[in-house]
Amino acid sequence: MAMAVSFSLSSATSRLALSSPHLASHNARGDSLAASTSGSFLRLPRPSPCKLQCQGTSRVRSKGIQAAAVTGVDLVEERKEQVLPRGASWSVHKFGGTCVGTSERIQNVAKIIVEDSSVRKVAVVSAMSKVTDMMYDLLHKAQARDDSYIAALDAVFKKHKDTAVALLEDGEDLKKFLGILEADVQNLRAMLRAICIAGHATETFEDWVVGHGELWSAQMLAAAVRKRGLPCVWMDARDVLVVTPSGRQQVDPDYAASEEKLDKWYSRFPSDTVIVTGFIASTPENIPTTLKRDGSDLSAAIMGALLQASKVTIWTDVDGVFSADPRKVSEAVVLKSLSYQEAWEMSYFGANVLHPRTTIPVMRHNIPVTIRNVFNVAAPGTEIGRFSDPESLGAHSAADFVKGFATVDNIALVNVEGTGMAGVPGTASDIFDTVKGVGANVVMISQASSEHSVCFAVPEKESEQVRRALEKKFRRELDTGRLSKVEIVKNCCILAAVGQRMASTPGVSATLFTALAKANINVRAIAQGCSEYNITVVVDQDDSIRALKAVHSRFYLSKTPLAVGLVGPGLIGKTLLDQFKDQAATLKENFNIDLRVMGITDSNIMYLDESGLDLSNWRELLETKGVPADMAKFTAHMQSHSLPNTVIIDCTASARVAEVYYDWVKKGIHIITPNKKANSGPFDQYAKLRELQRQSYIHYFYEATVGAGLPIISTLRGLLETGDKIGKVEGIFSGTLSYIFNSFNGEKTFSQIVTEAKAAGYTEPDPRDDLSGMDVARKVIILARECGLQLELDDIKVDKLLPESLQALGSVNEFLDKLPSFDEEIEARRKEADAAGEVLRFVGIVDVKANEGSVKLVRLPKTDPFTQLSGTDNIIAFTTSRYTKDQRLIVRGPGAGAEVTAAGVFSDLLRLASYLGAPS
Ligand SMILES: NC(=O)C1=CN([C@@H]2O[C@H](COP(=O)(O)OP(=O)(O)OC[C@H]3O[C@@H](n4cnc5c(N)ncnc54)[C@H](O)[C@@H]3O)[C@@H](O)[C@H]2O)C=CC1
Ligand SMILES: N[C@@H](CC=O)C(=O)O
Ligand code: NA
Repeated sequence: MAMAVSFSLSSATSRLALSSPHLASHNARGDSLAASTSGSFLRLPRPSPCKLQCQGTSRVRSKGIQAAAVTGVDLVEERKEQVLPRGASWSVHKFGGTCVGTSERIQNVAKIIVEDSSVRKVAVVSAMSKVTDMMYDLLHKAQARDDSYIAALDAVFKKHKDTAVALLEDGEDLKKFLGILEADVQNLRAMLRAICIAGHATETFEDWVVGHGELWSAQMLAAAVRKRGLPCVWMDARDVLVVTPSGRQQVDPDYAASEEKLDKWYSRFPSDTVIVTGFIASTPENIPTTLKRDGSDLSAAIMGALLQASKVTIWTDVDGVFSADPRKVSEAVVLKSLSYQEAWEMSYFGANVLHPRTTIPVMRHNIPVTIRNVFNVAAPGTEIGRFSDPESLGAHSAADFVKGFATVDNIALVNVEGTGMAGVPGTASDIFDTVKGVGANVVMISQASSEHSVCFAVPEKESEQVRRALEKKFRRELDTGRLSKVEIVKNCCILAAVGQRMASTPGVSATLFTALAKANINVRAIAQGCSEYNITVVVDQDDSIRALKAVHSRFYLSKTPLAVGLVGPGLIGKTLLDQFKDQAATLKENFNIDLRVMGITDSNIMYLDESGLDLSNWRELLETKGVPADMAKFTAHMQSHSLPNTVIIDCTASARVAEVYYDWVKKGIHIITPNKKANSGPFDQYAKLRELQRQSYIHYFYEATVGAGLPIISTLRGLLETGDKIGKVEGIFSGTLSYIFNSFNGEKTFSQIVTEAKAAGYTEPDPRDDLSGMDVARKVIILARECGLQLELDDIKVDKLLPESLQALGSVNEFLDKLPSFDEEIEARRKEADAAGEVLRFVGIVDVKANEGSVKLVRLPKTDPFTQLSGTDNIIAFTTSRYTKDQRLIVRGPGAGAEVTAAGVFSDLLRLASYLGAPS
């Protein structure tokens, strides 16, 4: 049996213990001997411990420890020399540490391997989760001469022993494995003892120690696969994979050497199913090493390339590559496919994708790599491969070319500015040489073609060093004014959009920047290099998640998330909340709008929610969990969530609330309201608000302020925007007064009808606002200002209906109690009109030509169109250059009441959502 040198390090480590008398006695004699051998151990750069093992001459079958048997010696016994068949019959899997973290998980992995219908399969496996860290920990302890490495090693031993016992229950495989494990641990103990005495370990020793995790998990997995009836061998990748260190934390595979070794290995251990240790390899000098940070994924990719496999599947704990970090964007979707280059870009930005270096081996043979979830095998995962042009795959709109979005946080922008740079070759080189000098990593560069400034991004923690170095380097230029400044803008983050051919497809950047603008996010710098795969923008760190969500929802047409704050859950407010509740599902499914009510406040109490409150019990939440109302805190809360779009709906009649609008717009919060106070308040305040709002991407909608849900404002806007000239807007603008005078026919008293109107929810919170004509006056002024008139409320001539004595009373109830005293007087006026064949009507008029507005109580013939109304009907007539005196444009319908008003507010909200990107 002398020929069967399996090169398995694990088997070799057992051989180390058993076949090397030197080390065997070392192990047997423990400490004293370890001390005596430590010198020779540490003077052993080459041959390394591995070399020692590899030089072992034969498999040792003594003491029942048949190391090589686990590597497939049973098959070796009956093997025929075989030539490795390369090509599509092979499929390669890679299972990360979490996939094999427990015995149940190893079972699950074994099942996946057994159920793979490929003719031949390789499974590359990492150490059980946490084991690599445990191994480094005990190494560091030994290096620090901290004896607790012994207990740490015992814990590693116990973890694997317990797992193996649970996995294999009993039988030969278990016995063999435990024997190997014990021997390995003995060797490790000796090695660590030596390291502990020396207080030092070379990188080779470290790699040798750490690699045991993979050796053990591979052997356990191979045994578990065999237990399921599938013949299978395991491979110590150090026997096959040859890599050359190529810089810090990197290695380059030596394909020629590895291929040769693989052929040899296979000729000894031919099997259709091979479990391979991940992460570990050998140098060309046969010294154990690791694949550094590229890890087991790279092992799998190299195995795929060596075998020219049909596919490589990387099993992990997520469903695939997401369009954005799902912890930040809950609507992120799993991408079906990515090109290799797209995967590079995504992984640069921290997406859980293959490391770019990992794709290099598979790209040699165009082998697709699929990322799949070991805990959700039903999910198809993301396939990464050499995909053809996206257009040929059916991509046509700008959005189809964008695959994913990612952010890099805690970045600082460095701005070097001055006239002395333009046309001076070498400035950029000097700048970046200086940055290199302090070891800072430049993550983005942007220079406008005027050459007056160069702007680049570095990790924030490196920015001060960069500033100092640049100021030193350019001291003279700064002193003479050729450079004006070296400016550092901290607290930034990078947002990147990734997609093949994206950068050369018209409309992508427009869509990206529009989405950012609509979410009120300021873009500080932009870079779109020659690479077709990436557009990068720099935004404020505080906007990071909102920016990510805004662009993601725009491109993925997933729901347009809208954070809603409601001020004033009175009659209209609560009706609106109920309408939201009833429509929420439809909006989500049919219109892609995801409404989240994040807060409700009245004047006393407020309830704030982090993710959107349950609309079926908002009343209870407000009552039982509400906190004292505080508009500043409410506003801050509406800014603190991470949804891209925020709107506050003001359903009060409060002028104080209206005064906050300016601040909301400044903070990027959209506003919707049926409250007339802002638009009918002092003109300069109104003008200031409108100016600010028009300069921004913030929307302010108030259709329900006039005619409730009737399309009055929008009709007027339509006329104006299409160039029509407005002459007059006149009509019955008060639902309450319409209702009162429509019902005031002698059957009921005036006060009875007013009480009815109040109870029906037609009136203002204080019905005197209706009866005094003030409510109509406000509507007149709102329309007048829409028409461009700069009128104040005082400029409106208002006919008073109520006597001053009633108007001046204190509370609403007091007023309603005393209102019957007015019945007689008004009844007399009604009768007088009736006798003349006329009715009383309260009419509002905007006379654009005359630059005035008025509210009049008029007597109209019963045949006048303004008298043909019922219930709360409003009627508004527009006289324009297109709709002339005889053919006015008329809008008519109910102009007050909870349902129609709330619906008017709701439709403004849907208009907002469609402006923000929801389908219209
Ligand atoms: N009732 C109707 O048919 C129509 C009403 N409107 C307007 O709708 C608005 C609401 O009317 P209603 O619901 O009938 O009034 P309401 O009196 O039933 O409700 C007003 C709500 O605002 C709250 N509130 C008042 N001051 C506040 C403050 N400073 N901060 C926070 N919350 C405050 C109150 O606590 C109450 O919850 C009014 O501006 C009204 O002009 C507009 C068109 C039609
Ligand atoms: N009270 C108002 C309600 C709408 O603005 C009315 O009656 O019209
Ligand atoms: Na309206």
